[in-house]
Amino acid sequence: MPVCVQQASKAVSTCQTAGNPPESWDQDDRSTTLDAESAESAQAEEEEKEEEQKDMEDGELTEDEVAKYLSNLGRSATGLQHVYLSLSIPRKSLKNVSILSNYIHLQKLELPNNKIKDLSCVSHMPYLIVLDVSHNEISDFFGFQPPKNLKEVDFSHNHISSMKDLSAYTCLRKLILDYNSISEIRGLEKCSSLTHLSMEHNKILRISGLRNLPLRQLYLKGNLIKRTENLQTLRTLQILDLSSNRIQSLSGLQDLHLLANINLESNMVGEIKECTHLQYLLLLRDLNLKRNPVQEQPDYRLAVIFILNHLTVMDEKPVTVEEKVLAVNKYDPSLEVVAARDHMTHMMYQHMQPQGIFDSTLPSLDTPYPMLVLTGPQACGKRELAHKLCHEYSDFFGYGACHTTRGPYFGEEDGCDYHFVQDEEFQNMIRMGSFVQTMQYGGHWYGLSREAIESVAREGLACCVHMELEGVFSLKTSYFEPRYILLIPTRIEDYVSHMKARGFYTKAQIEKAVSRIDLYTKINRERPGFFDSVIICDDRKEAYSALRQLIKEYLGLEEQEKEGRRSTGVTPQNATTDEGGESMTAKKLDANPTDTYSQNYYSKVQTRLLPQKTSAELASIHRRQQMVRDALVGKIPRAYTQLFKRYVHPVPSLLTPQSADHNEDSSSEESCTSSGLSMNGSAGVLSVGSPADGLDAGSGPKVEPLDVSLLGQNLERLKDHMEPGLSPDSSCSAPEQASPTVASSPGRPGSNAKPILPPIPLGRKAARICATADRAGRTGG
Ligand SMILES: Nc1ncnc2c1ncn2[C@@H]1O[C@H](COP(=O)(O)OP(=O)(O)OP(=O)(O)O)[C@@H](O)[C@H]1O
Repeated sequence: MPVCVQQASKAVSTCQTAGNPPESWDQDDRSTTLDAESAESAQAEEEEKEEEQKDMEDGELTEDEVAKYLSNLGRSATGLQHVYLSLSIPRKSLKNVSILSNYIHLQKLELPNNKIKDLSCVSHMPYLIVLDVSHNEISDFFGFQPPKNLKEVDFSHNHISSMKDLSAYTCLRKLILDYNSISEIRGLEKCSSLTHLSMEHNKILRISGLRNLPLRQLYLKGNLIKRTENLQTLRTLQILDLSSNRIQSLSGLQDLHLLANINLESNMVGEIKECTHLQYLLLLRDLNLKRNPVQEQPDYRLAVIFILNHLTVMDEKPVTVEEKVLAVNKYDPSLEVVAARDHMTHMMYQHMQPQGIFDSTLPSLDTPYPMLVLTGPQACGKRELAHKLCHEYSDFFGYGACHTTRGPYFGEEDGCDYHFVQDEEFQNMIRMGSFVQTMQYGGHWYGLSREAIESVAREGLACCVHMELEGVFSLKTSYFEPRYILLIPTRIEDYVSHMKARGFYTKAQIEKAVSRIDLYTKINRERPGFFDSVIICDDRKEAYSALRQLIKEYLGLEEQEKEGRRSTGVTPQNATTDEGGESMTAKKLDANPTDTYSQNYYSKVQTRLLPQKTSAELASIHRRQQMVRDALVGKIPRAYTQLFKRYVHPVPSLLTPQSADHNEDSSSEESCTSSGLSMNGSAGVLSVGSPADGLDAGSGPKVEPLDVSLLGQNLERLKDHMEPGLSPDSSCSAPEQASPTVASSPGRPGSNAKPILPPIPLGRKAARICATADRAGRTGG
């Protein structure tokens, strides 16, 4: 307030002195008035000068004052005297600090928030290390002789408009020049120790003059910078703040491999793809792109997190694990995720439709509908081989034609190779729940419809289809359990020239197909059993004969041929359609019931959904296993020994007449034994079958030891599969009832079981198979 009053009175007096005289004054009076006036103004000037002088004296640092603020008593650099090393005088409106020339031993000088313009006193401080003259009125950049050890300088909030050569300041580590009017960075070339440079809120138009500096932190916030240029030599840079500039592109940052923190808030970055310039900065953890146009891009955050997957903080918000997983699932989902999504989509749309039963492909409890899938990269010959196979083994296989939105190639027929449909129709079919699986390949949709499989199944044939790897993954999530045969080219040149020769493919398509060979081989290498068989398809003829051989093994036709040739001398071609051969095939198929697929779709899903066992449950399993072990060494009453007997009751026929034909085989026993393991809840006794069945320890050759290691597992599985109120024993004692079964041998890919297709359903072969069944019935079924 006093200052204001003083200023106001000063203004009034000035105004009065400088104002024009009133017009009414006459000429005579004028001379005397002027004399008086000049005397007054001289007096006023004198007063002003005195006031200024007083002000100067106020802003002048005196020895007494210095004495008050000195601190940090220590030894002088020469080590001979005790001296004060630090002086800190903030907010004193100091203007003249020339007295400090006498304080030559100062190592730290802090004079922030004063009115200092001249710093020449620093020239007399050769040992100065830290200088803070922020918030002053300095316009002369480093206007003093260089103290050779000067390490930290703060010139922020001054009036500096240009930089000068600082080559004498080789020790300078930290330089703060925020809030000045500097338009160009220069003079720092020789500052070989400079690790921290801050020039925020200046008028810098472009980044320059930083070449090869060992900077770790660079702050250039609030300038007029448009490009992230001339930074590539700052190899040690860790923190870069370029917020509040005009940057559009992030190109130029890609070589700064130590960057951990980039602040680009309030710039003009508009494209997500700009982040790809940062994707190889593996140490980058914190990126701020707030208030950039890029924020408006859909899924901006997820996309950036996907590109820069090492980020832990983005736009000042921590990046969560969930976000990282979401980002990967969105932009580069694994084959499993794609398959799961595909399956989910089709299941959902299917369930939204009125439910109809596809009777021919309906999965039974232990035998799925038989399917054969040929897979491999595009144009490896799988389609050709599938057609050939279905033609030669037309009594066993029918070709399942997929739907596609691509147009037919020359010579392709609608309904034969594919069902060619428009995109709209394909999408409609998806929404109608028509597909089992779909995939996009080369910009077109492909899909295997339920109806395509069912129409083959209605013919009494197994369905043979071809598809890419994604289709296989998807099909594996469905209740179908096909055999998968991988056809893989190994001579890449031949493969490429074959594709070129077909004349359908662009260079990019060929490259894509070739690149996918690795994907197939990788899956085959890393997931043993994922494919049931692998056939090299460099030579189509050889590939087909390998496939043919495999199929004959699958169908059991090999032995049939041998037998047939031995007894009747029929040719292999005839053998497949020969009635005797057919019955042989049926026999072969049923003679290995341990190969049936017990883990049907529902139990698979159930198993996946089962929670982890609690410690109580594990203890229970352990107890029961112990009981069994005790029984083995005879410690337990006789009732337990029944566990180790094979159950001989015939298994209910859920399959074809062929399987009924073999119910008396040991296979049925096995199936029932494993499925019949049960816990008698009331008695707390484990039992198999009923005593009424005449089972007794040691009675007859049918008593075989049970695989004890499987016991706990089977008990648990059975428990899970049992409906409440359903007696476990009833599964065996009432064969006509379709009870849940848990077969002992899964016979799935990767198991040691010889691969065999499930029984071909009734159809074209019905008459012959019925005849076989009749014969079996007559002989004792
Ligand atoms: N339903 C499906 N699911 C997944 N992939 C499929 C499906 N139907 C076809 N495919 C595969 O899509 C790829 C492209 O099919 P397309 O018929 O256009 O190729 P192509 O050049 O004729 O090669 P190919 O001789 O292997 O069929 C092929 O590898 C094909 O096997």
